[in-house]
Amino acid sequence: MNAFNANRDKPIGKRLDLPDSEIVYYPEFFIKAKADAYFEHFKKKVPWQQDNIKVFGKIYPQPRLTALYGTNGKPYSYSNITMQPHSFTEALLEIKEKIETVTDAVFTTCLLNRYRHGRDSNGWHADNEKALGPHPVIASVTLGQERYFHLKHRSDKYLKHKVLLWHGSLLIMQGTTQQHWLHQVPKTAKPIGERINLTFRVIA
Ligand SMILES: O=C(O)CCC(=O)C(=O)O
Ligand SMILES: [Fe+2]
Repeated sequence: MNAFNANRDKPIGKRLDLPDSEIVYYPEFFIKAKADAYFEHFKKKVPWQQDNIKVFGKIYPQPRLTALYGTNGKPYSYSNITMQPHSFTEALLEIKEKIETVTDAVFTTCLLNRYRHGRDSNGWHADNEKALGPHPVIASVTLGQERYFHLKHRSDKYLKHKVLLWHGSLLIMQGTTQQHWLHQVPKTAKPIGERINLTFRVIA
């Protein structure tokens, strides 16, 4: 081995072996020191909000905090919520550019989620809004507390999978994943810390 190993900075990705999907997990996309610094930065600097969502006609506060950032000013709508973007920041741009070294997508938008404790969660859904196009590319960064990410196939109930998303990890979902699979971040009764998640998306 020499000090000029060309691959030394190339993150290692593992393709999940699930049918009808294209999902790659990079457990150590960011080194710990970098991930620690990003966590503190976003926790402090983001204007976190808590929107109301409508579930079966009833209104509830969303069980997590969120914020939207964009490079093109386009709003993002999901679950009866329309969010207007803040303008992209230096830190988000740095992360977006690093993710773009491992995918062909050029991201326009980042939806941030902050799970304050184990009672915060994200229920079963697919990121299949029309604005994301027919084959959405979603790149999801985890900072802080590791949490389980569950996947279940829409039509084959025996097909399910879970991944423990590590501090500093990246999960990319693309191809037909959103067409055939749902995902969630479930609640946990364990006393756990905070997690910040960044989901980069392409809104044309
Ligand atoms: O927090 C996560 O890992 C998932 C977030 C998510 O699925 C979303 O924002 O659409
Ligand atoms: Fe999602």
